[in-house]
Formats: sequence, structure tokens, C-alpha cells
Amino acid sequence: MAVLLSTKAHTMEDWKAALLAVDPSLEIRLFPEAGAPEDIEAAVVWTAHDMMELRRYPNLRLIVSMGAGVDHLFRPPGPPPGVPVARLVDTRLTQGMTEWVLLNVLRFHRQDLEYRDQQARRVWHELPAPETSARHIGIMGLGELGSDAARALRALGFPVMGWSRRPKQVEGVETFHGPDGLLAMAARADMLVCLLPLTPQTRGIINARLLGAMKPCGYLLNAARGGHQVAADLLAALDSGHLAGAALDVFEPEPLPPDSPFWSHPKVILTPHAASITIPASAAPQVVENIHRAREGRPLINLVDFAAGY
Ligand SMILES: NC(=O)C1=CN([C@@H]2O[C@H](COP(=O)(O)OP(=O)(O)OC[C@H]3O[C@@H](n4cnc5c(N)ncnc54)[C@H](OP(=O)(O)O)[C@@H]3O)[C@@H](O)[C@H]2O)C=CC1
Ligand SMILES: O=C(O)C(=O)CO
Repeated sequence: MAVLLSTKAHTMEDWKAALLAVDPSLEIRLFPEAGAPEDIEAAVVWTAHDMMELRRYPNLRLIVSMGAGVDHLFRPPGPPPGVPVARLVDTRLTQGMTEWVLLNVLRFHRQDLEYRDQQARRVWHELPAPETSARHIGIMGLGELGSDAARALRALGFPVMGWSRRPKQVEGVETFHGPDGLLAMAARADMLVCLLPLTPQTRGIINARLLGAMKPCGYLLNAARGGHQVAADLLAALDSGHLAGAALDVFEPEPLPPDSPFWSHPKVILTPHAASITIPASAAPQVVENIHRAREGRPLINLVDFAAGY
């Protein structure tokens, strides 16, 4: 039996080496060289893979996302019926995201946009120094990534709020849930950080209503998915001054087209979907563990809940 890998050509060999380092007995095939369709027992795939194509493999018993997000697997037609899907829960991936969140929260907290502007104009002027305790952060999505970012922000003294689908408790974090909970949290947030999965319920959630519920001169950070933000609403909030800045790692479509106004917006900090990148060597042990479990009929880890969509 064989494991099919499908991702960007330049990372395929890294994935192959990482999986073989954990279990040298695995037979790895690199898409599109899948060989006999009946050989494929597991598919480890990233965003570009066509879900229809996975229906070609009659013995497929596991699909693994090469990232934390699985929205790419649920695009129509979705995963083949009856085949379980697992995602990555990985300490390096989590740490990378927490670094991105800290970088951008601190950038805005320490008025870096204003200082860069002053530097460009050769202005020597000290701005009032705010305290972290006065800057309330609301995190949308209190899962693996959101809870870790919350802990790191708490350690710096920021008051942290968090929003999840179901009621949840995270030490030191004021928690909210459900649609009303989001607006209640936004109303008290100086910065909103989106770390939600993209599902039918969360698509377009960063819209005029949510941004309008925030205090004036707030900041928005989105490192989840571009489909969460309504671009026109976000630009309107930035242009009107209601939002003082936005840090955006994700867009729809990606790559961001050259004529997008986000590229040159003076209040936008932009990264090319690079907030946290999967490191194959770090992720490989859990992927191999799941391949073994699937073979032996044991319960899988990091399973995706099809009903919830994440
Ligand atoms: N830009 C980048 O480089 C990266 C982006 N990502 C993105 O980050 C996302 C989050 O990852 P991760 O933290 O591991 O995911 P998790 O599944 O661990 O956490 C998701 C969180 O979102 C909450 N949530 C889901 N749906 C809703 C809803 N309808 N209303 C309110 N809350 C909701 C969940 O609530 P509950 O706790 O109740 O289940 C949970 O708290 C990924 O799906 C991916 O899109 C991930 C890695 C890198
Ligand atoms: O892990 C994910 O979902 C990512 O977006 C990585 O870039």
C-alpha cells in the first residue's frame, strides 16, 4: 500500500523525506505519479488538490491536510464519502502563528505605523506611550492557535477576550460564544484577531456590522482565511478612520492580485499567507501515526468534524 503526497512541487520532496524519516517502510508516491489507484491507502494533500480526483482510489482510508485548515478539502465536491479527514495540530505551526500575532499586536500597540510615517517625513516626535493593560484584545477562535496566542498576550499584560462556537474556559481569558457573544466582545475590543476556521458559518464574518461594533480607532488582524473578510467593508472601515490599521496574512483570491488596493494601503500590513508555515519534519510524526492507526483500525488523532466543517 502507498501514501500519496500532493502539494507544491518544491515542498513535495521535503514531505517525502520527513515521512520516511519517521517510517522508512512507507511507500510514498508523488502526485500526479500515483501509480495503480488501488495501491493508495492515504492521501496527504494541500490546497490545490482536486477532491474529485481522490475518488479514484478505492482503498483510500485516510485524508490528511498538510495544514491546520481544512476548508480546501470541503470545497465542492468535498472529501470522498466515508473517508475520514485529519488535520495538523503542531507545536511549530502554533508557535509560528503566535509569533505573527505578537508581532502585529505589538506593532499596532507601539504605534509603529505612526513612527514609520514620522521616519519617512524625518519627524522627531515622541508619541504618548500606552500600557498593555489598557489595550483589550478580542480573539475570534479559541482553538489550538487562538488559545496559544491568548496565553502569550496575557503574559504581556493585555486583557484578552476570546470567542468560540461552544462555551469554553481558558485561564485568564474572558470568554464569549455564539453570534451575540461576538458583537459583545467586539464592542469592548481595541484589537480583533481572527483565528477561525473558514466554514459556511464564518465566511464573511469580518464585515461592516462587526467592524462597526468595534470601538473607533481599533485594529483588525486576520491570519485565518481571506474568505473571512469582506474586502470592501474592511477598506471602507480603514478609509473612514474607524479602523486605525489592519494586519492581513490571508486574502481571497491568493495570490493577491497586483491591482488590489490592499497592497499599497498606508494602514495595511500585509504578509503573503506566511503567518505560520507547516514544517514537514515537525508535522510528520502525527501524520505517520495516523497512517498506522488507519491501517490497524485504531481511532485517529486530530480528526475533522464533518458536521462542524473544521
Ligand atoms: N495564515 C496561516 O499561516 C495559518 C492559518 N491557519 C488558520 O487558522 C485556523 C484555526 O486553526 P486552529 O486554531 O488550529 O483551529 P481549531 O479547530 O483548533 O480552533 C477553531 C476555533 O474556532 C472556533 N469556531 C469555529 N467555528 C466557529 C463559529 N461558527 N463561531 C464561533 N467560533 C467558531 C472553534 O470553536 P470551538 O472551540 O467551540 O470548537 C475553535 O475555538 C485554521 O482553520 C486555518 O484556517 C492555520 C495555520 C496557519
Ligand atoms: O495550516 C494552515 O491552515 C495554513 O494556512 C498554513 O499556511
